[in-house]
Amino acid sequence: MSADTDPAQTLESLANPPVDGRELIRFDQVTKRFGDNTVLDRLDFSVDSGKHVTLIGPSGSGKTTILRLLMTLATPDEGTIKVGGEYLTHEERGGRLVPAGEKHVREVRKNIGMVFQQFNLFPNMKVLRNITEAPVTVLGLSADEAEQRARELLELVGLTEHIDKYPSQLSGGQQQRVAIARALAMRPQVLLLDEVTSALDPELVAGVLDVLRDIARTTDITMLCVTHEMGFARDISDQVLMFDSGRVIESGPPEKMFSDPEQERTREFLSAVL
Ligand SMILES: Nc1ncnc2c1ncn2[C@@H]1O[C@H](COP(=O)(O)OP(=O)(O)OP(=O)(O)O)[C@@H](O)[C@H]1O
Repeated sequence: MSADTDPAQTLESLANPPVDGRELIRFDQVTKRFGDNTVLDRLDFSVDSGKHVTLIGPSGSGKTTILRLLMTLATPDEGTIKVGGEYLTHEERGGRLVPAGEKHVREVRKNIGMVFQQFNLFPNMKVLRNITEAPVTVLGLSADEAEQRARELLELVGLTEHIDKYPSQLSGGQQQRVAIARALAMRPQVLLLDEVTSALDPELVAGVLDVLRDIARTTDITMLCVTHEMGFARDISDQVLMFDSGRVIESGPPEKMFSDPEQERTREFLSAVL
């Protein structure tokens, strides 16, 4: 937890407005700085359960930082983040909010899966073990249960015949599909996707996006997605959030955001990327 966070903040002083039962993610006045660079500036936004939300905005506007905060790979300097109604960055003790301990963070984070640009598979483990490792060690599944879950997911991502290979024996697109299966094996409530096709050769992009479209269509998982693939964003998103200068400057359904945005800044950004 950042030294800037006042552990004496009371629940009242950070109280959110009443939380809707459907709300899965909530950022409340979140500020994140790197040195003098204020990347997120008192950011407020929320994502309802089951929704697919895409974050867009210029390079450096803080989209990846938001996903990293949710994965607790970074911590906010100010403000609070809630996942599933639980504070991610704080815990309530004796009616006060204090910086969250490791155990609390681990529990809340079980609800969150992330797929990275660079796959991040374990190179020394075969595909099956890449997928079963966390369900066994973190969730306590038996090896048999974890393998059954992995086999179902490998079928979903079209890789059943590669179960006994090492990541280095697969194409980038196949590795990324293993990474998607690995994230889903934890049965997270929310799946974070950080430019998951950016490192792929162009001919491998469609296969990965098709798998994600399927997941978006057939599961009730909540998705928070950073992508430069605007066609994909248009297909899967319920809501698009446009970031600039550390804030959400505009949001709306993709049909409105991509064809008739309100803000000049959004229009400029989209005309450069569409
Ligand atoms: N660990 C870090 N140390 C210092 N600065 C960082 C760090 N991580 C991110 N930043 C800075 O924070 C800003 C936001 O970065 P971030 O990666 O979140 O932006 P982004 O919107 O995802 O950009 P892009 O679309 O280019 O991926 C950038 O100015 C970046 O240089």
